[in-house]
Amino acid sequence: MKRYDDIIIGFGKGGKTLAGALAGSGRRVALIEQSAQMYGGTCINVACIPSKSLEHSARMSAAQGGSFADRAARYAQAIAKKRRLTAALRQKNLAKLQSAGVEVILGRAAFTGPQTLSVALPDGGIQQLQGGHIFINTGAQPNLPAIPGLKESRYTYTSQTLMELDALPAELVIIGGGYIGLEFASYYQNFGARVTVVQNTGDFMPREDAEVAAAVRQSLQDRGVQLLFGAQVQRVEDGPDAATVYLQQAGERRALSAQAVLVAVGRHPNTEGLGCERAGVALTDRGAVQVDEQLRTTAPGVWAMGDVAGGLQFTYISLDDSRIVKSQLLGDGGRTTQNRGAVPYSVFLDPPMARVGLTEQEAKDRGLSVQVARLPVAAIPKAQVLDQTTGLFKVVIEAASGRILGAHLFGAEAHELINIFKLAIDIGVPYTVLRDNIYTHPTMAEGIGDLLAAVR
Ligand SMILES: Cc1cc2nc3c(=O)[nH]c(=O)nc-3n(C[C@H](O)[C@H](O)[C@H](O)COP(=O)(O)OP(=O)(O)OC[C@H]3O[C@@H](n4cnc5c(N)ncnc54)[C@H](O)[C@@H]3O)c2cc1C
Ligand SMILES: NC(=O)c1ccc[n+]([C@@H]2O[C@H](COP(=O)([O-])OP(=O)(O)OC[C@H]3O[C@@H](n4cnc5c(N)ncnc54)[C@H](O)[C@@H]3O)[C@@H](O)[C@H]2O)c1
Repeated sequence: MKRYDDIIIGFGKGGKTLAGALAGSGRRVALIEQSAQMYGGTCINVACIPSKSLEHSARMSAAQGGSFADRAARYAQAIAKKRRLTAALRQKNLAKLQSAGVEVILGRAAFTGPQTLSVALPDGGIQQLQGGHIFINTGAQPNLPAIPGLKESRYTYTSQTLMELDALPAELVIIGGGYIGLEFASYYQNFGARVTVVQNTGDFMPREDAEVAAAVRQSLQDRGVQLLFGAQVQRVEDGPDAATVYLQQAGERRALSAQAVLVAVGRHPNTEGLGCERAGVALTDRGAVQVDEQLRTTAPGVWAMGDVAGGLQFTYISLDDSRIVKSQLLGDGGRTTQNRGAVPYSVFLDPPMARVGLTEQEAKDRGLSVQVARLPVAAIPKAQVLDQTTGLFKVVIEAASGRILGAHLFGAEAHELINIFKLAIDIGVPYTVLRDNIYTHPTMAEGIGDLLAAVR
């Protein structure tokens, strides 16, 4: 039995960051990762970074235009570029941890008791480990709905496997209109595929501000993405060159041909086979590790971070989770999930949509009296310079205090600008501080001044 001060299961964002910090403080640390292709975790290998590399390549390709063959050639180059990028990052991530003194063990871990783990090694061997502290950072994986023929179809992809497809599909059907569904719709439409998104519920982006969601919807449709709502996929059937996706919408039957069918209906925490019950680590009814606001599990000395802990599935949440745990082990223990402030997010469409805080409706539902400002992106000089005039910026303000309650940005650089609003919300400054700030010119950021000058 090998003994460590700290053992991390999974090479995710939270795990690798915490591992480096703990090893740097002189502790004996092991990190267990089940796949050498996943050193560095989901984000850099199969999620955020490769998808945003494709997002960029797709926009460049759309600007160049040309025949389907031209576009398909550029798509294959984009996939090759993405592979080079992820391989380099994987290597860099491994080297960084090893040089920090973390022992990286390749194998699949499972609890055997409260502080003990077995690791199934690639050569078939088993290694037994004991840890003073154990941190679960095993991530999540895609849901696969029980649609007849879907699992068996050779045209079915997840976000991970689609990003390994070298041939640009002429027709792409996406099941699920959430983050992944809409982002991939935007990328593949730009690459030159004909994209249809099939969403089972009736609303488009139901959690977003209604005006901004309407602008996003219009933009996607103007770009040629077909959006089907209240549509139930009934079955998928393979043909020689394409699948047929049969669906029902408003009592009508439809059949869509697709060289690729992307399943993007959510992701569930990786707890299967982890043996949590043997360690006294309770799971929620959705299969996530149950944690408190300090990310402690129900077993003493065991924490969970990132997607597996059942919260928002973002890389920066996993990173922040590691800060919460680190503050207990190496700091004053003051950071919790309750005091990390507003959580912004971005959907990498073309242009992007980003949001932090409350929508106008959510604020009203809480009985708050609000002021609102709107600015069409076309009114910002830099948007004209960039030829990216699509979009709408909107902000929601508490009338009594002048504090910003929420920002909803759809337009060029929205994913960068939203971070300014996150800071303003957390600090609690009145909106006039951002309104009267000096911004460099010409930038999209100066649009914030114009937006806030329009508060009514
Ligand atoms: C297509 C896509 C795009 C995304 N884009 C963004 C984005 O732009 N921005 C953003 O913030 N988020 C994005 N996300 C979400 C983000 O990728 C995740 O929230 C984040 O990667 C989760 O990290 P984590 O720390 O929880 O663990 P992960 O990075 O998922 O790491 C878990 C690791 O544990 C390993 N593991 C699992 N079980 C075991 C075991 N038993 N033993 C040993 N190892 C094990 C896995 O192999 C994996 O490497 C995206 C997700 C997807 C799918
Ligand atoms: N930019 C980013 O930060 C980013 C990008 C991609 C993914 N992510 C993360 O990955 C997670 C997973 O993304 P996702 O898009 O898979 O999940 P999601 O929860 O965002 O969306 C899933 C969608 O699929 C729909 N759906 C469910 N079952 C369906 C069915 N049978 N037929 C049709 N539609 C169905 C749901 O109603 C929902 O709209 C997100 O929650 C997000 O945290 C983040």
